[in-house]
Amino acid sequence: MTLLRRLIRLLCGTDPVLRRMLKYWAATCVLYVACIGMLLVQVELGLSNPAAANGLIAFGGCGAFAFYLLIRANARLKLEPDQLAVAQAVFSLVCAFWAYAISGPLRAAMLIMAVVIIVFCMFALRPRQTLVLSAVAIAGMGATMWWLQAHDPVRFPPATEALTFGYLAGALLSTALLSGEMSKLRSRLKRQKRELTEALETIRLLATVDELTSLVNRRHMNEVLKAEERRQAAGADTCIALLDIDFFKQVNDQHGHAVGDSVLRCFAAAARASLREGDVLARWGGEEFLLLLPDAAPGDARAVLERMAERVHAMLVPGLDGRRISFSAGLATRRAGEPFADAISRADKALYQAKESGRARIVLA
Ligand SMILES: Nc1nc2c(ncn2[C@@H]2O[C@H](COP(=O)(O)OP(=O)(O)OP(=O)(O)O)[C@@H](O)[C@H]2O)c(=O)[nH]1
Repeated sequence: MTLLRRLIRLLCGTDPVLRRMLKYWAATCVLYVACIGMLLVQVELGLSNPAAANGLIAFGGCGAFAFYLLIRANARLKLEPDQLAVAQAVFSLVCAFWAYAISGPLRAAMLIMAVVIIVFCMFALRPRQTLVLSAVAIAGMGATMWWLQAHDPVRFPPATEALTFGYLAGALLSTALLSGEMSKLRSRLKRQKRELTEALETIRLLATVDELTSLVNRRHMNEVLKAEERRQAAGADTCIALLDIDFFKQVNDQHGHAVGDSVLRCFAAAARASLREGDVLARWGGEEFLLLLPDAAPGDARAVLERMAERVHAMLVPGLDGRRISFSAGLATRRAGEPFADAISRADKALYQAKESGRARIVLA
């Protein structure tokens, strides 16, 4: 890991939610830095009082640092992201009121900051919160203007302040309404994204998993086999087995289709419990299953099938009145470079022999 990456990890952590919150915080800081730069120019040009400007710069800097700490500590504090955003917005508004009071003839430009703060809120707040915050901005700026014209009517003529306030209130209200609309749009997009993710997950499940047995379905198994054909290392054995439940038609006829379905489910669970991690069992069709045993010698594969047969024989299926289930299997070792389709075809012939010679047995192709 490079030094820069380590530093970013140290400062921003690894949690994506935390990183997103810090990204907004950093965007606010860029704005603070730009404002501080312009405030220093104002002081340089004699348009603002240096002591008051320094006070505001220190207040803004400490506040920004405090918010960084607050966001980093939020894993323990568990504040909602919108609570933090409201606190940050209120703090920024106080800075804007202060900047207005000390910016002399440039003060009207500071009102833009109040509007920008409300625009920022559309990314983090609900419409109602944005409206309340706009009301706070109007009230706060109104109080600042009233205080200034009451204490220094020469520099802050009451009529000018009143008109400026009118313009600001109009701008803030319309921005708040637009931000509210944007917040609604954002919520709708978020909901649609969540629904889309869920729908994609359902489609992925439907495309890969057999609904009845929860095993891999035939379509997905074909993909697994293609991937296995590409992966297989030279010299490593791979076995493939076709399994077919014996007398399944009788089960359906004598106990009903629902019990037949239960047999398929129980068989799948029992068979899967006998497998290693890398083995794949798929429902190939009706009551037929295909088992892929990568890197397994025929002797090992036979042992797996025998263990599976014992488990299947031991299982008690509800509604089957104690009747035991067995299966027949055709087992084939895939030859080097042989397409799986050919190995499956040999396994199928071996399965036919297993059925012909009395069922409940494993025949090697
Ligand atoms: N309950 C249930 N039955 C199914 C399903 N899919 C296929 N079947 C039934 O499985 C039965 C398969 O019958 P056969 O192919 O004659 O096989 P079998 O009775 O097991 O005979 P052998 O394989 O020769 O031992 C048919 O009756 C199908 O209707 C399913 O999803 N649920």
